[in-house]
Amino acid sequence: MSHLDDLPPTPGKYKTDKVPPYWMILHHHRYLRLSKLTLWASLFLALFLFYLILSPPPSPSRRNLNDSSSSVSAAKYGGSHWEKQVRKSARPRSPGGLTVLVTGASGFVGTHVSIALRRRGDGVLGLDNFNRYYDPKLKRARQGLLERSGVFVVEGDINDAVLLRKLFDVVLFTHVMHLAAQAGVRYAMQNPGSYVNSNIAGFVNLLEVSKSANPQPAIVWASSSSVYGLNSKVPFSEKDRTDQPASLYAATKKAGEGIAHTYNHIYGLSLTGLRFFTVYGPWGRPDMAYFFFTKDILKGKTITVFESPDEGSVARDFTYIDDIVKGCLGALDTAEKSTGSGGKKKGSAMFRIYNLGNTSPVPVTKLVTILEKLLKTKAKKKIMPLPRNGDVEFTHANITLAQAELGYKPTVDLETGLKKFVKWYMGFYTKKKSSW
Ligand SMILES: O=C(O)[C@H]1O[C@H](OP(=O)(O)OP(=O)(O)OC[C@H]2O[C@@H](n3ccc(=O)[nH]c3=O)[C@H](O)[C@@H]2O)[C@H](O)[C@@H](O)[C@@H]1O
Repeated sequence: MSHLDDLPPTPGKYKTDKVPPYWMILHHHRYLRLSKLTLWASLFLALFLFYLILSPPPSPSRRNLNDSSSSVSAAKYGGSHWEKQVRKSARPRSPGGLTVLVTGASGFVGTHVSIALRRRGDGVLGLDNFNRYYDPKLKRARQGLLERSGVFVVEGDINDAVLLRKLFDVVLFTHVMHLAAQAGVRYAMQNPGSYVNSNIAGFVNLLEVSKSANPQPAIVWASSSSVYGLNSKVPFSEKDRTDQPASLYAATKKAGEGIAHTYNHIYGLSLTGLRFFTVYGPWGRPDMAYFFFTKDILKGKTITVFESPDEGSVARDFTYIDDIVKGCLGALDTAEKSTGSGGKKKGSAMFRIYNLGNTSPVPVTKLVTILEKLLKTKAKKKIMPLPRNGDVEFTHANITLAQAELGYKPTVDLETGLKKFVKWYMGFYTKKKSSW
Protein backbone atom coordinates (compact mmCIF):
# COMPACT_ATOMS: atom_id res chain seq x y z
CA MET A 1 0.00 0.00 0.00
CA SER A 2 1.41 3.39 -0.93
CA HIS A 3 1.28 6.28 1.51
CA LEU A 4 -1.29 7.96 -0.80
CA ASP A 5 -3.72 5.07 -0.81
CA ASP A 6 -5.57 6.15 2.36
CA LEU A 7 -6.57 9.53 0.90
CA PRO A 8 -10.07 9.72 -0.63
CA PRO A 9 -9.65 8.85 -4.29
CA THR A 10 -12.24 11.30 -5.55
CA PRO A 11 -12.61 14.50 -3.47
CA GLY A 12 -16.27 15.44 -2.89
CA LYS A 13 -17.49 11.85 -2.94
CA TYR A 14 -18.18 11.93 0.80
CA LYS A 15 -21.08 13.82 2.40
CA THR A 16 -19.73 16.90 4.27
CA ASP A 17 -22.12 16.51 7.28
CA LYS A 18 -20.67 13.01 8.11
CA VAL A 19 -16.99 13.44 7.40
CA PRO A 20 -14.71 16.36 8.33
CA PRO A 21 -13.74 18.68 5.48
CA TYR A 22 -11.05 17.44 3.08
CA TRP A 23 -8.40 19.91 4.23
CA MET A 24 -8.84 18.67 7.84
CA ILE A 25 -8.32 15.04 6.83
CA LEU A 26 -5.30 16.05 4.83
CA HIS A 27 -3.89 18.01 7.75
CA HIS A 28 -4.49 15.08 10.13
CA HIS A 29 -2.74 12.65 7.75
CA ARG A 30 0.15 15.05 7.27
CA TYR A 31 0.54 15.29 11.05
CA LEU A 32 0.57 11.51 11.40
CA ARG A 33 3.07 11.15 8.57
CA LEU A 34 5.29 13.82 10.06
CA SER A 35 5.46 12.13 13.45
CA LYS A 36 6.14 8.74 11.79
CA LEU A 37 8.91 10.37 9.78
CA THR A 38 10.44 11.90 12.93
CA LEU A 39 10.38 8.50 14.61
CA TRP A 40 12.11 6.78 11.68
CA ALA A 41 14.65 9.58 11.33
CA SER A 42 15.59 9.35 15.02
CA LEU A 43 15.90 5.56 14.75
CA PHE A 44 18.11 5.84 11.68
CA LEU A 45 20.28 8.50 13.37
CA ALA A 46 20.68 6.31 16.47
CA LEU A 47 21.68 3.31 14.31
CA PHE A 48 24.13 5.41 12.31
CA LEU A 49 25.79 6.75 15.49
CA PHE A 50 25.96 3.21 16.84
CA TYR A 51 27.67 2.04 13.60
CA LEU A 52 30.16 4.94 13.74
CA ILE A 53 31.14 4.07 17.30
CA LEU A 54 31.60 0.37 16.53
CA SER A 55 33.29 0.46 13.10
CA PRO A 56 37.12 0.70 12.86
CA PRO A 57 38.69 3.59 10.91
CA PRO A 58 39.06 2.79 7.16
CA SER A 59 42.46 1.47 6.15
CA PRO A 60 44.04 2.49 2.83
CA SER A 61 44.29 -1.14 1.68
CA ARG A 62 40.51 -1.50 1.68
CA ARG A 63 39.77 1.64 -0.29
CA ASN A 64 39.02 -0.07 -3.58
CA LEU A 65 38.32 -3.52 -2.28
CA ASN A 66 34.84 -4.67 -3.08
CA ASP A 67 35.22 -8.07 -1.51
CA SER A 68 35.65 -8.21 2.23
CA SER A 69 36.08 -11.98 2.24
CA SER A 70 39.68 -11.83 1.12
CA SER A 71 40.53 -10.59 4.62
CA VAL A 72 43.12 -8.07 3.62
CA SER A 73 45.10 -6.78 6.54
CA ALA A 74 45.70 -3.08 6.96
CA ALA A 75 48.43 -1.69 4.75
CA LYS A 76 51.50 -0.58 6.62
CA TYR A 77 53.35 1.97 4.57
CA GLY A 78 54.70 5.47 4.49
CA GLY A 79 57.41 7.40 6.31
CA SER A 80 61.09 7.86 5.65
CA HIS A 81 62.14 4.56 7.26
CA TRP A 82 59.64 2.68 5.08
CA GLU A 83 60.84 4.48 1.93
CA LYS A 84 64.43 3.62 2.81
CA GLN A 85 63.51 -0.08 3.11
CA VAL A 86 61.64 0.06 -0.20
CA ARG A 87 64.55 1.71 -2.05
CA LYS A 88 67.14 -0.62 -0.55
CA SER A 89 65.21 -3.74 -1.48
CA ALA A 90 64.53 -2.53 -5.03
CA ARG A 91 68.14 -1.48 -5.73
CA PRO A 92 69.97 -3.93 -8.03
CA ARG A 93 73.28 -5.19 -6.68
CA SER A 94 74.77 -6.07 -10.02
CA PRO A 95 75.36 -3.54 -12.81
CA GLY A 96 72.55 -3.68 -15.37
CA GLY A 97 70.35 -5.62 -12.94
CA LEU A 98 66.58 -5.32 -13.18
CA THR A 99 64.42 -3.40 -10.74
CA VAL A 100 61.39 -5.61 -10.24
CA LEU A 101 58.15 -5.19 -8.36
CA VAL A 102 56.88 -8.68 -7.52
CA THR A 103 53.20 -8.77 -6.61
CA GLY A 104 52.06 -11.79 -4.60
CA ALA A 105 55.64 -12.01 -3.36
CA SER A 106 54.74 -14.11 -0.31
CA GLY A 107 52.81 -16.56 -2.46
CA PHE A 108 54.30 -19.84 -3.64
CA VAL A 109 55.65 -18.79 -7.04
CA GLY A 110 56.27 -15.21 -5.85
CA THR A 111 58.63 -16.31 -3.09
CA HIS A 112 60.70 -18.53 -5.36
CA VAL A 113 60.90 -15.98 -8.18
CA SER A 114 61.82 -13.13 -5.80
CA ILE A 115 64.63 -15.11 -4.21
CA ALA A 116 65.99 -16.22 -7.58
CA LEU A 117 66.01 -12.63 -8.86
CA ARG A 118 67.67 -11.34 -5.71
CA ARG A 119 70.29 -14.09 -5.83
CA ARG A 120 71.45 -13.07 -9.28
CA GLY A 121 71.72 -9.41 -8.26
CA ASP A 122 68.43 -7.85 -9.36
CA GLY A 123 66.55 -5.41 -7.15
CA VAL A 124 63.27 -6.84 -5.88
CA LEU A 125 60.45 -5.24 -3.98
CA GLY A 126 57.64 -7.52 -2.85
CA LEU A 127 53.96 -6.68 -2.44
CA ASP A 128 51.46 -9.00 -0.78
CA ASN A 129 48.15 -8.63 1.04
CA PHE A 130 48.62 -11.78 3.15
CA ASN A 131 44.96 -12.72 2.75
CA ARG A 132 43.52 -15.77 4.45
CA TYR A 133 42.71 -17.92 1.40
CA TYR A 134 45.13 -20.38 2.97
CA ASP A 135 47.13 -20.41 6.17
CA PRO A 136 48.70 -16.91 6.49
CA LYS A 137 51.35 -18.44 8.79
CA LEU A 138 52.85 -20.14 5.76
CA LYS A 139 52.91 -16.80 3.92
CA ARG A 140 54.60 -15.19 6.94
CA ALA A 141 57.18 -17.98 7.00
CA ARG A 142 57.88 -17.32 3.31
CA GLN A 143 58.17 -13.61 4.15
CA GLY A 144 60.85 -14.53 6.71
CA LEU A 145 62.70 -16.37 3.98
CA LEU A 146 62.43 -13.36 1.68
CA GLU A 147 63.68 -10.96 4.32
CA ARG A 148 66.70 -13.16 4.95
CA SER A 149 67.42 -12.91 1.21
CA GLY A 150 67.15 -9.13 1.33
CA VAL A 151 63.65 -8.79 -0.14
CA PHE A 152 61.33 -6.39 1.65
CA VAL A 153 57.62 -7.17 1.30
CA VAL A 154 55.18 -4.27 1.45
CA GLU A 155 51.91 -5.31 3.01
CA GLY A 156 49.14 -4.04 0.77
CA ASP A 157 46.68 -4.87 -1.95
CA ILE A 158 46.91 -4.53 -5.74
CA ASN A 159 43.52 -2.80 -5.63
CA ASP A 160 45.06 0.04 -3.63
CA ALA A 161 45.90 2.58 -6.35
CA VAL A 162 47.29 5.08 -3.83
CA LEU A 163 49.79 2.54 -2.57
CA LEU A 164 50.79 1.43 -6.08
CA ARG A 165 51.35 5.02 -7.20
CA LYS A 166 53.41 5.63 -4.10
CA LEU A 167 55.60 2.62 -4.89
CA PHE A 168 56.13 3.85 -8.46
CA ASP A 169 56.96 7.32 -7.07
CA VAL A 170 59.62 5.94 -4.77
CA VAL A 171 61.14 3.42 -7.23
CA LEU A 172 61.60 3.48 -11.03
CA PHE A 173 60.66 -0.13 -11.68
CA THR A 174 61.96 -1.53 -14.94
CA HIS A 175 59.77 -4.66 -14.61
CA VAL A 176 56.69 -5.93 -12.80
CA MET A 177 56.33 -9.65 -12.13
CA HIS A 178 52.61 -9.83 -11.41
CA LEU A 179 51.78 -12.98 -9.48
CA ALA A 180 49.17 -11.71 -7.01
CA ALA A 181 45.92 -13.49 -7.84
CA GLN A 182 43.05 -15.47 -6.44
CA ALA A 183 44.19 -18.99 -7.31
CA GLY A 184 42.39 -22.34 -7.13
CA VAL A 185 39.90 -23.77 -9.54
CA ARG A 186 37.25 -25.24 -7.22
CA TYR A 187 37.12 -22.36 -4.68
CA ALA A 188 35.62 -20.13 -7.39
CA MET A 189 32.23 -21.73 -6.74
CA GLN A 190 32.40 -20.68 -3.08
CA ASN A 191 33.75 -17.17 -3.44
CA PRO A 192 33.32 -15.88 -7.00
CA GLY A 193 33.76 -12.25 -5.91
CA SER A 194 37.33 -12.77 -4.80
CA TYR A 195 38.30 -13.88 -8.35
CA VAL A 196 36.76 -10.79 -9.90
CA ASN A 197 38.35 -8.62 -7.23
CA SER A 198 41.92 -9.91 -7.61
CA ASN A 199 42.20 -11.32 -11.13
CA ILE A 200 40.21 -8.62 -12.90
CA ALA A 201 39.81 -5.45 -10.78
CA GLY A 202 43.26 -5.78 -9.17
CA PHE A 203 44.94 -6.50 -12.49
CA VAL A 204 43.28 -3.49 -14.14
CA ASN A 205 44.36 -1.31 -11.22
CA LEU A 206 47.96 -2.45 -11.63
CA LEU A 207 47.84 -1.83 -15.39
CA GLU A 208 46.33 1.63 -14.86
CA VAL A 209 49.12 2.65 -12.51
CA SER A 210 51.79 1.03 -14.72
CA LYS A 211 50.61 2.76 -17.90
CA SER A 212 50.86 6.16 -16.16
CA ALA A 213 54.31 5.47 -14.69
CA ASN A 214 57.36 7.13 -16.20
CA PRO A 215 59.08 5.03 -17.37
CA GLN A 216 56.42 2.39 -17.92
CA PRO A 217 57.63 -1.00 -16.69
CA ALA A 218 57.57 -4.18 -18.78
CA ILE A 219 55.04 -6.55 -17.21
CA VAL A 220 55.15 -10.34 -16.97
CA TRP A 221 52.09 -11.91 -15.37
CA ALA A 222 50.66 -15.28 -14.40
CA SER A 223 47.93 -16.66 -16.60
CA SER A 224 46.92 -20.30 -16.33
CA SER A 225 46.66 -23.60 -18.17
CA SER A 226 43.00 -23.52 -17.17
CA VAL A 227 42.29 -21.11 -20.07
CA TYR A 228 42.31 -24.17 -22.38
CA GLY A 229 39.16 -25.29 -20.54
CA LEU A 230 37.27 -28.07 -22.27
CA ASN A 231 39.62 -28.32 -25.27
CA SER A 232 40.31 -31.92 -26.25
CA LYS A 233 43.14 -31.46 -28.75
CA VAL A 234 46.47 -32.16 -27.04
CA PRO A 235 49.07 -30.95 -26.35
CA PHE A 236 47.66 -27.48 -25.69
CA SER A 237 49.25 -24.88 -27.92
CA GLU A 238 49.13 -21.10 -27.57
CA LYS A 239 47.43 -21.03 -30.97
CA ASP A 240 44.46 -23.11 -29.72
CA ARG A 241 41.07 -21.67 -28.87
CA THR A 242 40.58 -20.52 -25.28
CA ASP A 243 36.90 -19.74 -25.28
CA GLN A 244 35.52 -22.69 -23.32
CA PRO A 245 36.56 -22.11 -19.69
CA ALA A 246 35.30 -24.70 -17.19
CA SER A 247 35.57 -22.49 -14.10
CA LEU A 248 35.18 -18.86 -13.13
CA TYR A 249 38.87 -18.95 -12.20
CA ALA A 250 39.72 -19.87 -15.79
CA ALA A 251 37.33 -17.23 -17.11
CA THR A 252 39.01 -14.50 -15.02
CA LYS A 253 42.46 -15.61 -16.20
CA LYS A 254 41.25 -15.56 -19.79
CA ALA A 255 39.73 -12.11 -19.19
CA GLY A 256 43.13 -11.03 -17.86
CA GLU A 257 44.73 -11.94 -21.19
CA GLY A 258 42.17 -9.85 -23.06
CA ILE A 259 42.58 -6.92 -20.68
CA ALA A 260 46.37 -7.10 -21.00
CA HIS A 261 46.04 -6.98 -24.77
CA THR A 262 44.05 -3.75 -24.64
CA TYR A 263 46.65 -2.07 -22.41
CA ASN A 264 49.34 -3.18 -24.81
CA HIS A 265 47.35 -1.87 -27.77
CA ILE A 266 46.28 1.47 -26.30
CA TYR A 267 49.17 2.43 -24.02
CA GLY A 268 52.20 0.60 -25.41
CA LEU A 269 52.78 -1.53 -22.32
CA SER A 270 55.07 -4.51 -22.89
CA LEU A 271 53.12 -7.52 -21.63
CA THR A 272 53.96 -11.22 -21.33
CA GLY A 273 51.46 -13.78 -20.02
CA LEU A 274 52.65 -17.13 -18.70
CA ARG A 275 50.20 -20.02 -18.66
CA PHE A 276 51.40 -22.07 -15.68
CA PHE A 277 50.57 -25.80 -15.60
CA THR A 278 49.83 -27.13 -12.06
CA VAL A 279 52.96 -25.83 -10.34
CA TYR A 280 54.15 -27.80 -7.29
CA GLY A 281 57.11 -28.00 -4.96
CA PRO A 282 58.55 -26.92 -1.59
CA TRP A 283 56.79 -23.95 0.06
CA GLY A 284 53.77 -24.82 -2.10
CA ARG A 285 50.07 -24.06 -1.78
CA PRO A 286 48.08 -26.04 0.81
CA ASP A 287 44.92 -25.83 -1.32
CA MET A 288 46.48 -27.96 -4.05
CA ALA A 289 45.91 -31.72 -4.27
CA TYR A 290 49.56 -32.88 -3.93
CA PHE A 291 49.83 -30.78 -0.75
CA PHE A 292 46.63 -31.80 1.05
CA PHE A 293 46.95 -35.41 -0.12
CA THR A 294 50.32 -35.49 1.70
CA LYS A 295 48.78 -34.00 4.83
CA ASP A 296 45.78 -36.36 4.77
CA ILE A 297 47.77 -39.51 3.96
CA LEU A 298 50.02 -38.79 6.95
CA LYS A 299 46.98 -38.26 9.16
CA GLY A 300 45.31 -41.46 7.94
CA LYS A 301 42.42 -39.46 6.50
CA THR A 302 40.60 -40.60 3.36
CA ILE A 303 41.50 -38.72 0.18
CA THR A 304 39.12 -38.30 -2.73
CA VAL A 305 40.62 -39.10 -6.09
CA PHE A 306 38.67 -37.94 -9.11
CA GLU A 307 38.32 -40.01 -12.26
CA SER A 308 36.87 -39.14 -15.67
CA PRO A 309 33.21 -39.96 -16.34
CA ASP A 310 34.33 -42.91 -18.51
CA GLU A 311 36.40 -44.19 -15.53
CA GLY A 312 39.57 -42.99 -17.20
CA SER A 313 42.20 -41.23 -15.18
CA VAL A 314 42.28 -37.50 -14.64
CA ALA A 315 45.77 -36.21 -15.46
CA ARG A 316 47.84 -33.08 -14.99
CA ASP A 317 51.02 -31.74 -16.58
CA PHE A 318 52.55 -31.15 -13.10
CA THR A 319 55.40 -28.63 -13.37
CA TYR A 320 58.13 -28.27 -10.77
CA ILE A 321 58.66 -24.85 -9.24
CA ASP A 322 62.35 -24.50 -10.24
CA ASP A 323 61.42 -25.01 -13.88
CA ILE A 324 58.69 -22.37 -13.59
CA VAL A 325 61.15 -19.94 -11.99
CA LYS A 326 63.50 -20.36 -14.95
CA GLY A 327 60.59 -19.64 -17.30
CA CYS A 328 59.67 -16.49 -15.34
CA LEU A 329 63.24 -15.20 -15.41
CA GLY A 330 63.49 -16.00 -19.12
CA ALA A 331 60.32 -13.96 -19.73
CA LEU A 332 61.62 -10.99 -17.70
CA ASP A 333 65.01 -11.08 -19.45
CA THR A 334 63.56 -11.17 -22.95
CA ALA A 335 60.80 -8.62 -22.35
CA GLU A 336 61.34 -5.52 -24.45
CA LYS A 337 60.70 -2.10 -22.96
CA SER A 338 57.24 -0.57 -22.92
CA THR A 339 56.97 2.25 -25.42
CA GLY A 340 54.53 4.69 -23.81
CA SER A 341 55.14 7.61 -21.54
CA GLY A 342 52.87 10.00 -19.69
CA GLY A 343 50.07 7.50 -20.19
CA LYS A 344 50.39 7.76 -24.00
CA LYS A 345 51.54 5.15 -26.50
CA LYS A 346 54.60 6.12 -28.52
CA GLY A 347 54.91 3.00 -30.61
CA SER A 348 53.93 -0.67 -30.65
CA ALA A 349 55.14 -2.81 -27.76
CA MET A 350 55.47 -6.57 -27.41
CA PHE A 351 52.56 -8.78 -26.38
CA ARG A 352 53.38 -12.42 -25.71
CA ILE A 353 51.69 -15.52 -24.28
CA TYR A 354 53.59 -18.73 -23.38
CA ASN A 355 52.79 -22.15 -21.97
CA LEU A 356 55.02 -23.10 -19.05
CA GLY A 357 54.33 -26.79 -18.51
CA ASN A 358 56.28 -30.00 -18.17
CA THR A 359 55.03 -31.73 -21.35
CA SER A 360 54.39 -35.06 -19.62
CA PRO A 361 50.95 -35.40 -18.04
CA VAL A 362 50.70 -37.77 -15.07
CA PRO A 363 47.43 -39.36 -13.86
CA VAL A 364 46.33 -38.22 -10.40
CA THR A 365 46.28 -41.92 -9.38
CA LYS A 366 50.01 -42.05 -10.16
CA LEU A 367 50.58 -38.90 -8.07
CA VAL A 368 48.98 -40.76 -5.14
CA THR A 369 51.16 -43.85 -5.71
CA ILE A 370 54.33 -41.73 -5.69
CA LEU A 371 53.24 -39.99 -2.48
CA GLU A 372 52.46 -43.34 -0.83
CA LYS A 373 55.97 -44.53 -1.68
CA LEU A 374 57.66 -41.35 -0.46
CA LEU A 375 55.59 -41.15 2.74
CA LYS A 376 55.84 -44.92 3.30
CA THR A 377 52.11 -44.91 4.07
CA LYS A 378 49.19 -46.45 2.20
CA ALA A 379 46.55 -43.87 1.30
CA LYS A 380 42.91 -44.40 2.16
CA LYS A 381 41.28 -43.59 -1.17
CA LYS A 382 37.78 -42.83 -2.24
CA ILE A 383 37.45 -42.83 -6.03
CA MET A 384 34.83 -40.43 -7.29
CA PRO A 385 33.70 -39.29 -10.74
CA LEU A 386 35.06 -35.84 -11.53
CA PRO A 387 32.45 -33.45 -10.18
CA ARG A 388 31.36 -30.47 -12.26
CA ASN A 389 33.26 -28.05 -10.02
CA GLY A 390 35.59 -26.35 -12.49
CA ASP A 391 38.16 -29.15 -12.87
CA VAL A 392 39.07 -30.35 -16.35
CA GLU A 393 40.00 -33.94 -17.20
CA PHE A 394 43.57 -33.35 -18.34
CA THR A 395 46.18 -30.75 -19.17
CA HIS A 396 49.19 -31.13 -21.43
CA ALA A 397 51.46 -28.29 -22.54
CA ASN A 398 53.13 -27.76 -25.87
CA ILE A 399 56.18 -25.71 -24.85
CA THR A 400 57.83 -25.24 -28.25
CA LEU A 401 57.31 -21.48 -28.20
CA ALA A 402 58.68 -20.94 -24.67
CA GLN A 403 61.62 -23.20 -25.53
CA ALA A 404 62.46 -21.18 -28.64
CA GLU A 405 61.91 -17.69 -27.26
CA LEU A 406 62.56 -17.92 -23.50
CA GLY A 407 65.08 -20.77 -23.46
CA TYR A 408 62.59 -22.66 -21.27
CA LYS A 409 63.45 -26.31 -20.73
CA PRO A 410 61.82 -28.21 -17.84
CA THR A 411 64.07 -30.86 -16.32
CA VAL A 412 62.33 -32.17 -13.20
CA ASP A 413 59.97 -35.17 -13.37
CA LEU A 414 57.11 -35.61 -10.90
CA GLU A 415 58.79 -38.21 -8.70
CA THR A 416 61.98 -36.14 -8.28
CA GLY A 417 59.98 -32.98 -7.60
CA LEU A 418 57.66 -34.64 -5.09
CA LYS A 419 60.67 -36.05 -3.25
CA LYS A 420 61.89 -32.49 -2.71
CA PHE A 421 58.42 -31.37 -1.69
CA VAL A 422 58.00 -34.18 0.87
CA LYS A 423 61.44 -33.44 2.33
CA TRP A 424 60.48 -29.80 2.78
CA TYR A 425 57.02 -30.69 4.13
CA MET A 426 58.37 -33.02 6.80
CA GLY A 427 61.01 -30.50 7.85
CA PHE A 428 58.62 -27.55 7.90
CA TYR A 429 55.66 -29.09 9.65
CA THR A 430 57.36 -31.45 12.06
CA LYS A 431 60.00 -28.89 13.08
CA LYS A 432 57.29 -26.31 13.74
CA LYS A 433 55.06 -28.85 15.54
CA SER A 434 52.16 -27.15 13.86
CA SER A 435 48.60 -28.35 14.14
CA TRP A 436 48.65 -29.60 10.54
O1 LIG B 1 47.41 -25.29 -14.12
C1 LIG B 1 46.78 -24.36 -13.64
O2 LIG B 1 46.61 -23.35 -14.26
C2 LIG B 1 46.15 -24.46 -12.29
O3 LIG B 1 46.78 -25.52 -11.57
C3 LIG B 1 46.18 -25.84 -10.34
O4 LIG B 1 44.89 -26.35 -10.57
P1 LIG B 1 44.76 -27.93 -10.70
O5 LIG B 1 45.55 -28.46 -11.84
O6 LIG B 1 43.31 -28.23 -10.71
O7 LIG B 1 45.49 -28.46 -9.37
P2 LIG B 1 44.92 -29.17 -8.09
O8 LIG B 1 43.82 -28.43 -7.51
O9 LIG B 1 46.07 -29.45 -7.21
O10 LIG B 1 44.35 -30.55 -8.66
C4 LIG B 1 45.23 -31.47 -9.27
C5 LIG B 1 44.46 -32.69 -9.73
O11 LIG B 1 43.97 -33.38 -8.59
C6 LIG B 1 42.58 -33.66 -8.76
N1 LIG B 1 41.94 -33.66 -7.43
C7 LIG B 1 41.84 -32.52 -6.72
C8 LIG B 1 41.27 -32.51 -5.48
C9 LIG B 1 40.78 -33.70 -4.93
O12 LIG B 1 40.23 -33.76 -3.81
N2 LIG B 1 40.92 -34.83 -5.66
C10 LIG B 1 41.49 -34.85 -6.90
O13 LIG B 1 41.58 -35.93 -7.53
C11 LIG B 1 42.06 -32.58 -9.67
O14 LIG B 1 40.93 -33.02 -10.37
C12 LIG B 1 43.26 -32.36 -10.59
O15 LIG B 1 43.21 -33.26 -11.65
C13 LIG B 1 46.09 -24.59 -9.45
O16 LIG B 1 45.34 -24.85 -8.29
C14 LIG B 1 45.53 -23.40 -10.18
O17 LIG B 1 45.62 -22.27 -9.34
C15 LIG B 1 46.32 -23.24 -11.45
O18 LIG B 1 46.02 -22.13 -12.15
